[in-house]
Amino acid sequence: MSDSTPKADIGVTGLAVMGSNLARNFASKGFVTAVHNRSYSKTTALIDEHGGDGQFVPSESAADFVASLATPRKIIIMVKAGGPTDAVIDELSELLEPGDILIDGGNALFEDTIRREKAAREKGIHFVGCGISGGEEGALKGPSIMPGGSKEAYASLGPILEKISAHVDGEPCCTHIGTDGAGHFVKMVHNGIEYADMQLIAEAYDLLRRGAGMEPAEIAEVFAEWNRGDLDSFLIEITAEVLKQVDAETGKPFVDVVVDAAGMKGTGTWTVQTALTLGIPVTGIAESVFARGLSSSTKQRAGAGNLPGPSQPWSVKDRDAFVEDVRLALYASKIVAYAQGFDEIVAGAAQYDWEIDRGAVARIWRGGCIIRARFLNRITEAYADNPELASLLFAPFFTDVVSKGQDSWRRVVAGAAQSGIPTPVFASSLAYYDGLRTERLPAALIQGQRDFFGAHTYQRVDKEGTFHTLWSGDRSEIQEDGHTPGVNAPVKSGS
Ligand SMILES: NC(=O)C1=CN([C@@H]2O[C@H](COP(=O)(O)OP(=O)(O)OC[C@H]3O[C@@H](n4cnc5c(N)ncnc54)[C@H](OP(=O)(O)O)[C@@H]3O)[C@@H](O)[C@H]2O)C=CC1
Ligand SMILES: O=C(CO)[C@H](O)[C@H](O)COP(=O)(O)O
Repeated sequence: MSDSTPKADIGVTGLAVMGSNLARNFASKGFVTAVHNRSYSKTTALIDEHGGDGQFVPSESAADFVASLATPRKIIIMVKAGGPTDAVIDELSELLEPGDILIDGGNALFEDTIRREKAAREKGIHFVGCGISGGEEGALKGPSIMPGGSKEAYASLGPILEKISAHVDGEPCCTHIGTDGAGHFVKMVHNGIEYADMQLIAEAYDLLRRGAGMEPAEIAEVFAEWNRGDLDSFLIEITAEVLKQVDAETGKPFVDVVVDAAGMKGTGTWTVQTALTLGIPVTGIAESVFARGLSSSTKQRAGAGNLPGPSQPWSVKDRDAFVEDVRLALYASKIVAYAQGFDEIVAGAAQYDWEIDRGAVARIWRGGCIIRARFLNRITEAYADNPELASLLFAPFFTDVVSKGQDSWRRVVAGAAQSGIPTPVFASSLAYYDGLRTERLPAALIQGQRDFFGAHTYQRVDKEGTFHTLWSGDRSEIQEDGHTPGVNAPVKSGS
């Protein structure tokens, strides 16, 4: 770095797909951008190929990288989550000064972020766990950004992040989510919803293909058409593109030459594990994680031929009506996935003492991220109308969509079950909806069973208190004095 090189406004370390594109995004918006990577070859490649995008300050060593930044320094870490992130934090922490801001833009587990923020705070360093969504292209052209950390850190960092984020209706897709791990928590739930949405789209494709006998190219047209209506979203749009693709080598549809085993890096699993701990039923997200697991269960799937299916194949008589049924079932199930995801955010905020504005979260997911969709505007409106909304499904707009679509939803799920086409997220979402609208659930019987075998006690519908029946005695009822946890009480570790 020569003496005339200005100090950098922001630094990025970790220059794989996400980091290099984010760095280019910063530089192209006029920020002097310091860049660094463990292997220097990625840094030189970035400067060689894209040095013209703006003003970059490359460094080979972490010490030079830190020295190249204006104070208070702002550094975004874009490396593999887990151990690599800790290694980079440890190295940089030795070089930083109180007041500097260290931002982790990777897909970190929010509990790691809480731990890292606390450790950094003890050294006077601001640590911002920051969810970033949008993949490679979003990082370059404008992602959706979910920063946690202190308000103080956001005051100086926020304007820079807002400038490089996606914008919808002139508003940045970036807002301060809450303290310590809040940003990564919300990004985790975003990814859980992403899993459910992708699985729902895959189920819709399977129904159209195997139920209605349509070819991938025809289904691509259907998705392209759906993308012009209520289902307008990034994932529907790219699905049409993937289904249109023809394999150059074989001339077959691309989707037919790809192994049917879906991978995952862990954020969907974290969403479900966390939801289980918080006692929140994220059934659609959970089924989507399990569906990826089943697709990759090679040993079990090798026995596919041994398991007989239904005697009658599905015959769809009116293809257009069926396509419309699947569209409405997809829309309703998708709303359930979002409703469950937002319930998890509310529970997480209560558990970790974060003030998370659900309407603002929906607003910053409208652009840049993988789950961006037209209907997110409606979610923002729903929370603006009623900030205490107990479930998104109770917002009049969504109640209306789901109730208008429910006959289609039921036909699709029933038809799929009868014909042996697995639709775990369509079916579980419908079951969740029916569970929510059922005034009296069979859980009373479960309470009776629990009390029978374990004296776990129960409450009565007609009077206050906690009761136990003397099942192995004279079966009379006694009133207990002790406290009984609520059915949805968070599971405490070790209990
Ligand atoms: N890819 C995507 O679409 C998205 C990714 N993310 C998250 O962003 C982060 C970056 O993702 P991506 O760009 O795909 O890159 P990768 O997750 O593939 O990580 C590669 C980068 O990590 C660096 N790295 C690995 N181990 C270490 C270590 N021990 N010390 C220092 N650096 C290390 C590599 O350096 P080197 O070149 O020296 O090997 C390289 O720069 C990840 O946390 C990911 O989960 C978030 C949203 C979307
Ligand atoms: O964070 C992302 C988008 O927002 C990544 O694309 C996501 O990590 C992909 O997850 P997986 O590999 O588990 O499907």
